[in-house]
Amino acid sequence: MPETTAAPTAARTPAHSRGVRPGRGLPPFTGAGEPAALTTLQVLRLLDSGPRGLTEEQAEERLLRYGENVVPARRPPSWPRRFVGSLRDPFTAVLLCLGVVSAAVASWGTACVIMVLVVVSCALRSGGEHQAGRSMAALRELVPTTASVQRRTADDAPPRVREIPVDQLVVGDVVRLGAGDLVPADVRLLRASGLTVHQAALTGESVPVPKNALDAPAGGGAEPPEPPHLCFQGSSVASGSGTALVIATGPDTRFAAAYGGPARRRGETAFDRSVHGIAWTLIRFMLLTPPLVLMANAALRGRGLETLPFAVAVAVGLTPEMLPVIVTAALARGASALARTSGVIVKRLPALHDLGAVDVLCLDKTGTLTQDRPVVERSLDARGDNAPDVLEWAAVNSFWTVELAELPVPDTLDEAILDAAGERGADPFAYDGIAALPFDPSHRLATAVVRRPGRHTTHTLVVKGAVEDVLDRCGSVAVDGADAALDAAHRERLLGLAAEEAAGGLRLLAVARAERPARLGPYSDKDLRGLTFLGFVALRDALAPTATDALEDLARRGVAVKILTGDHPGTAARACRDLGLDPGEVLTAGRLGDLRGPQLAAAVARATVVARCTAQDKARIVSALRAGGRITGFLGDGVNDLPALRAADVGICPRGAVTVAREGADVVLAEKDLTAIDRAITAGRRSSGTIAGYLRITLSSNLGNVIAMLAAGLLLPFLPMLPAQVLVQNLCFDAAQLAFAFDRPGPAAERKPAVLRTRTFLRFITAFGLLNAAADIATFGVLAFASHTTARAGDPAVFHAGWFTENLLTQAMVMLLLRTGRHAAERRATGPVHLAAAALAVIGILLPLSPLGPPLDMSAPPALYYALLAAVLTLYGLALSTVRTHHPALSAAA
Ligand SMILES: Nc1ncnc2c1ncn2[C@@H]1O[C@H](COP(=O)(O)OP(=O)(O)OP(=O)(O)O)[C@@H](O)[C@H]1O
Repeated sequence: MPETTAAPTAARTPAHSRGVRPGRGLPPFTGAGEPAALTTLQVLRLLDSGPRGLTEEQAEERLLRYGENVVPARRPPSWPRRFVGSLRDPFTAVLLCLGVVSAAVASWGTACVIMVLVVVSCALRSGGEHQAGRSMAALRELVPTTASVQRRTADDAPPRVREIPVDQLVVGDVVRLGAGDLVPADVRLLRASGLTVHQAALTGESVPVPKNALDAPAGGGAEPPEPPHLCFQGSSVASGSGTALVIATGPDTRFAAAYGGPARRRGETAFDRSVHGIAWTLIRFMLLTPPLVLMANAALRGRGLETLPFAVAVAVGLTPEMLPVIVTAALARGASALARTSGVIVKRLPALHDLGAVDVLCLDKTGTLTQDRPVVERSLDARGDNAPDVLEWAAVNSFWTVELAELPVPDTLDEAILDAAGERGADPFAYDGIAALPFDPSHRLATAVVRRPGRHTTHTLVVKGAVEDVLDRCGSVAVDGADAALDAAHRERLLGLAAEEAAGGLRLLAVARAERPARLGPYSDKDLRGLTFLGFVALRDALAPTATDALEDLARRGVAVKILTGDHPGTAARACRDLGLDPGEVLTAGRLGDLRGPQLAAAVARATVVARCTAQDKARIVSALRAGGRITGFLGDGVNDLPALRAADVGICPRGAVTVAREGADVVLAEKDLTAIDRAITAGRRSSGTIAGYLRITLSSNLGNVIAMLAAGLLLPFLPMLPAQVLVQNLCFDAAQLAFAFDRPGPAAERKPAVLRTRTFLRFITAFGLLNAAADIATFGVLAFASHTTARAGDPAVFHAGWFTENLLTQAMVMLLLRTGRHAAERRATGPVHLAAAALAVIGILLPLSPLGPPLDMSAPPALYYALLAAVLTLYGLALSTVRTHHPALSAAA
């Protein structure tokens, strides 16, 4: 990759024709527009800036005039808009349709009650979302994003580089970009050194694109879609560094134009598959119900369209209207509690559900499982003997690759090498730095070009990097002060020596060198051929203190762990063993070749460690695991982890991760505490358990009621429940079920990944729905018998009242008995659910007897009915408990 510097050249006529936006003063550069064709000097002049950047005063004045560098992230909608927006929920939409159908057939009572249901659920939902949105925004602010800006305190003061929040950047600012940074605005490069950027968010391109400074971009003709001298907000620096001029901020960036908000597109996640999958299956049932009820009543009872309100009420009876409210409330409560108690920030609400569902977690090694504070242990020559000069050459490389970078931030390996060489008195200043090819994770090499004292006609290329990659570029090897040809046998011996060192847990860098005639032009990867291998630098990186505990916790929770690392397979395997994991057969990404999808997932499923992964390999493996049906989390902290963080169901990073990883992750862990993963997964499982508990209870009792209503509708000469009764009963259920938003499921929900699989789930609700219907039908018998003994035999009002009471009592029982866990001890209800169930039971008994009874066409059943009902309910309770405890396949839906 060439090192490029744009020097101002003669000005050309500005081709900028979109004009200066009135009132803003500065041109609304969108990067993709004509200003791309201006020379660097013209752009600097146009933006009233200079290569040394703005003064603080200028920047402040621009910030006040033009506003913050924030993409207009779809301003928080007003209350009415939010309310109308919640009508888009599919259940609410179906309810609305049913309400319209009822109104069309002049069934005003049904239509009114449906409207009450819609309004109540929309109000609760929009209120809940508003609350959740606010707490999410507050949580996201705890993970700020900054940019390195070069500013001056006064006109004549020297420029200083400092970190400022990204939203404080203004057009005309000069920023520094380094590996792992987000491009904070649309920028034009002034200088670049080995710069490559990921711009997948904008172009979908998965590999990093090289960028360089061009002083006079090709004018005329069509501008290339991706001008190499422009970087756009939303992209991230994969390698190298650069200095750039901000040409567009906030709403004027290309990113804002493309998306109008910082929304990130990702494929279907575990949350979409489970909760949405179940919701859509139900909606299909709901839509099928009215025609089926109408047809059955017409065929068996000769009833016509007059049964439509009843058919509609039956469909409404199936709806879990409170689902969106419970989902939002359960996740938002879980996320806030997690931030409060463990410092873990969940940036996307459904990610908490996905965390609970994760059954395989991929981790990178360096910086996640290790401390990323390497210390040089020794340096060796090609024979494996101590060789201080190898460390000195490595230090020359580290010093000049850092020194010649636009943003001189040494990585931890470079820091360790410089510290160790410094202690031994090495002086990299003895050489003159000519050029540098900074570390590039896809080539796994860093190169410094230096001139040795007194040798003006020769340039020395000093290369350090991963052993295999350096050896691939070597033609000879230094042995006892002389160069010998590097044949295959020699290469194998060197790889063996490296493997021995790595097996001791050391990180290894190979060092090589080449002499070339001095030249003026830039250097690139093509120049790295025929190098002379010098030796290795071996470094020790201690394990993170909490890593062993964290891995144990994950195993206990039924989460498989895979380590995907760019490091040597031996080093990774040793780290794995030291952490108490059996590495099994260690794979290298190279051996996986071009495998994709299920074949790749199958290959990876057997391995615990995949070494020598590039960023793309990590993402490929994560995607393959997901395609193979695993719910996959990825935990990483480096620039080479970004694609995998985005590819996973849930991307997690520690607080100290590079900026792009923090931006790309869904969950940010507290500083250096990996055991927080366990707490985060537990919180996710609790929230999912709450949602599953709600769905399980609501749907099995709703289904039971619907089956019973259909049966009774066909058996009885009158409607078993009037539409208004069905809907009042629904309102009571909904109100009671709100208690689930405050529920905490039992420990069983925390033991294994919480996945709602549609098939298992439907099996569960069918089984318990049938049980519920059986209790209902037994109640019909009991009612018929009890009323037979009185003068009011065959009175529909008595039947309605008796059934209403039974329905609410069985619902209350289900709330207590079907929460979570197969064992009685785990089913103890917490406060809110307990109270709600009790309230439901009281209403069920008293409402038909109260003054509200007659208007709802209910009148008190005889005392005998209550005694018989108690027997039916006891049997029902026993049956519920027995099936729940002894049928493991049913409890798998938990
Ligand atoms: N600054 C550097 N200069 C030269 N080579 C480096 C440098 N940093 C890393 N390498 C080499 O490149 C390899 C891959 O590095 P990369 O950053 O992709 O992964 P890693 O840090 O080893 O592991 P992980 O993926 O677990 O974070 C390293 O193992 C090392 O051999």
